[in-house]
Amino acid sequence: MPRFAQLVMGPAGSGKSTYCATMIQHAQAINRSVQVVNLDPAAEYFEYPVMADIRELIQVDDVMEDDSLRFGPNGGLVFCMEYFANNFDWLEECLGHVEDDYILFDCPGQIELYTHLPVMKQLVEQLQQWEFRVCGVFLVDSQFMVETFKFISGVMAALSAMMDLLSHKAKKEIEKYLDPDMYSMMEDNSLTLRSKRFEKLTKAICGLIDDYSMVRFLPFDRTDEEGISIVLQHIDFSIQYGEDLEFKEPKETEEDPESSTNEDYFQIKRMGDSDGTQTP
Ligand SMILES: Nc1nc2c(ncn2[C@@H]2O[C@H](COP(=O)(O)OP(=O)(O)OP(=O)(O)O)[C@@H](O)[C@H]2O)c(=O)[nH]1
Ligand SMILES: [Mg+2]
Repeated sequence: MPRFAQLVMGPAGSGKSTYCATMIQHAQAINRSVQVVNLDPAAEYFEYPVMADIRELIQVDDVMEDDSLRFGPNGGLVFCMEYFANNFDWLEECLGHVEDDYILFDCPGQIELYTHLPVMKQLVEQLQQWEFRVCGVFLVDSQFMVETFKFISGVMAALSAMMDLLSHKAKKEIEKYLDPDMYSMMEDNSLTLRSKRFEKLTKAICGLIDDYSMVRFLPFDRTDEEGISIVLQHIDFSIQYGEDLEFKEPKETEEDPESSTNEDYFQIKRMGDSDGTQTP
């Protein structure tokens, strides 16, 4: 049976830990089992219970205090993540192997980890070897979703946005960016492009994004339960979570068949549950 993972990424302060905490609450509310692993060795505080915490393996503060290494915060983080990549057996031990695991990995924000170092790629490959289907969830602050140029910089690496601080007008504005037509956006902004070279570069980036449908955005408002559910559905779909679920035969209730609810008829049974018990 496959296992499922979301790698929750995004710039520092974009809301990764808040997203994980929100998803955990949502999962509890819908009776689904979801766990979180903290992979940020510099994390100080988060509001969710963890099934594993990289700080038990290595901490940025300890690395920075080491007189022989003499790293600052960023060098320290790189050192920690490389140490982690050499010690994946620690993670394997923490994760154990529960069938149908669904785990959120709260990742560090430093972009260098994704652009310059192999560690995150190695992590994905390792998870795949452990039978995980992995989805990357990249968070971008919603403020990046209300202006074309900021959007273009955010679009390089983004999937979700926080929305609750936006005005009604700004929320409307976001809709334009959820399914963007990059070429017409460029036209809206052509007057503000003073430099020809900048215009050419921006057009080339827009063309790349548009022609290859490279990024898909979903709004994420932690105060909107329905919106959270939609985000989870998209992610589940991308990693085919639930494809092994099958419907049970309608359950006949002796007392009063008329009063049965849909839930009685559509109890979800996981493949391989030979005893037929209902699983969350
Ligand atoms: N209003 C609002 N605030 C948010 C939201 N998401 C995060 N925040 C706030 O933004 C700040 C940073 O959020 P975190 O969840 O710690 O962000 P992070 O990406 O985990 O940050 P680092 O781990 O430091 O990179 C916190 O003060 C959160 O309360 C959101 O959807 N709405
Ligand atoms: Mg965090």
